[in-house]
Amino acid sequence: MADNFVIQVRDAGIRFRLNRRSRRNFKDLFAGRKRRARSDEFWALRHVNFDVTAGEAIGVVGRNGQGKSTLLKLVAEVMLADEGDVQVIQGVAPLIEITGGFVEDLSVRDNVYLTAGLHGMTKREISDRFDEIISFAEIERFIDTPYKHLSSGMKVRIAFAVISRLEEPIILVDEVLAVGDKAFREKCYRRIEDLLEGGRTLFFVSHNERDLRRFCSRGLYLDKGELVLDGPIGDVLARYNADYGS
Ligand SMILES: Nc1ncnc2c1ncn2[C@@H]1O[C@H](COP(=O)(O)OP(=O)(O)OP(=O)(O)O)[C@@H](O)[C@H]1O
Repeated sequence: MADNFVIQVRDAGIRFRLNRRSRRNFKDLFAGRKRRARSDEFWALRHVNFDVTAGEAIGVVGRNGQGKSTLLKLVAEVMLADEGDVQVIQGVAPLIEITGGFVEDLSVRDNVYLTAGLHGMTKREISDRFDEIISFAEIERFIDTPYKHLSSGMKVRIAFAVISRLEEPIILVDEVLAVGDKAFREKCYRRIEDLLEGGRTLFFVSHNERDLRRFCSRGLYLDKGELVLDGPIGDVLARYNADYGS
């Protein structure tokens, strides 16, 4: 194991029920891990092991529904593992799912202050960056509009603008950028490159092979909830293509 790891995942598993997130009751707790799984439960991820060192850029690949977003949620610690252990040593800026944690009824302005504040920025620091965030997102006219009234592309713009201005050392980017138009996507990609040059750690979920090769040196290939290959991104894409064609 590397000494300077920033993320360490050991035998991690997460289990869902088909209709809702699995919740353990008291009986389950006392029964420990040996309890029998309910018939409507399944493991979205199981026996996942990997370490990440600072500054790595990791692409997560796999077919739909194989656990990629769930893996990012474990790293973001918005979900806790049902078995195994996930340690995240540094702060995480997650751009996962469309909202990036934004509150629908609050204005764009309030959401910027709320999200950046939750990630440890002071009001003063946020005010200093506010104009730059809004201008990056190109949504000057909508500062006082409730977030829920923005188009899906505009929601992604402002979420990316805020998340990418946080100081957190680990950045998670899920499929969300696919919603943005081509010009904005390219702007985001250039910012991701700047962040990587500055030594940040990146997790990038994408179905676009070119984007994965552009940013990532390492790949994690998930299939049926298992990490089937962890290696150089070229090897991981070759294996994925061999398994499922492209
Ligand atoms: N909160 C949840 N409750 C129940 N099941 C869930 C929940 N979140 C995800 N799942 C299920 O877990 C599995 C893995 O989902 P996940 O979103 O991680 O897949 P993915 O690899 O990111 O897929 P995609 O490429 O389609 O985005 C799927 O079967 C999904 O239906």
